[in-house]
Amino acid sequence: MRPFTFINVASSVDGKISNEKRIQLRISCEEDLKRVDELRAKSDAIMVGIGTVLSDNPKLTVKSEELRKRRLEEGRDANPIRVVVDSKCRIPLDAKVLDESAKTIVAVSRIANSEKVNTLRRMGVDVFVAGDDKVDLKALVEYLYKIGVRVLMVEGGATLNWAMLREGLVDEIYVYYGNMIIGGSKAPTVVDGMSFDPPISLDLLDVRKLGRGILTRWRVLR
Ligand SMILES: NC(=O)C1=CN([C@@H]2O[C@H](COP(=O)(O)OP(=O)(O)OC[C@H]3O[C@@H](n4cnc5c(N)ncnc54)[C@H](O)[C@@H]3O)[C@@H](O)[C@H]2O)C=CC1
Ligand SMILES: Nc1nc(O)c(N)c(N[C@@H]2O[C@H](COP(=O)(O)O)[C@@H](O)[C@H]2O)n1
Repeated sequence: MRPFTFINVASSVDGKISNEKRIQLRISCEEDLKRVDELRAKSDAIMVGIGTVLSDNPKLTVKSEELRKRRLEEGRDANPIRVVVDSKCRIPLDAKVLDESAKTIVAVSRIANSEKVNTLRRMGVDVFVAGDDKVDLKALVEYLYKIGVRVLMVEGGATLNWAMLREGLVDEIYVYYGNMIIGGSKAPTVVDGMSFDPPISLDLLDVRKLGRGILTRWRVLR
């Protein structure tokens, strides 16, 4: 068993999610950031790859105080669980995702440095080990389901999005197209990695103008 899983990503019109320097770019408009916050608040866990942690140093918390309060009233933690997919356990010990504002799970593979793993555990971080060199994503989502995660939001980046799709672990995808072109053949895209052959088919669930861009919602067909 695994959680209902969706990817949310902000893309330029040419499909890039950052530039070739892999710095955090503001692609979403205010309206879209509000929508993303609402999705976070509805989710039980938010997952990112270590590439995103190293580039963006995200906090992955619910920004609206009202939404955090509503979660508490529902008997949930104020913020969803944060999950970092990090085969070699490269996460900086001062990363914002390791702060006190939410529970964090760092998923590593068996090649991860055991001293670093123990340091994280001493800091109160739940370290989940699965996979020989790369994190075994199927085992990870099954573990998340076992600990009560029913709705999982994946917030990138390009490599994790690809790996989750390749493993057949994604139910829906939201792509927000911001009103910009980023360009650059080395810039990360919505999905990097190797091409899918045949391509993964999608069903369009919704499309609408949001701020100065377009929000699309897709169901992943198996
Ligand atoms: N515009 C947007 O919505 C977003 C943009 N970004 C951007 O994406 C870029 C980061 O993307 P990436 O470099 O692709 O990093 P990523 O965040 O996708 O992390 C990939 C890393 O995860 C690790 N990993 C462990 N097990 C894995 C497995 N089974 N499969 C795949 N990866 C596994 C590997 O070390 C791999 O290099 C940054 O430039 C960031 O700013 C990231 C999130 C959202
Ligand atoms: N929805 C969205 N729009 C953008 O323009 C973005 N750059 C991102 N990036 C994602 O949001 C994370 C930042 O989270 P915090 O604000 O620090 O909680 C970042 O790491 C990307 O996953 N998303």
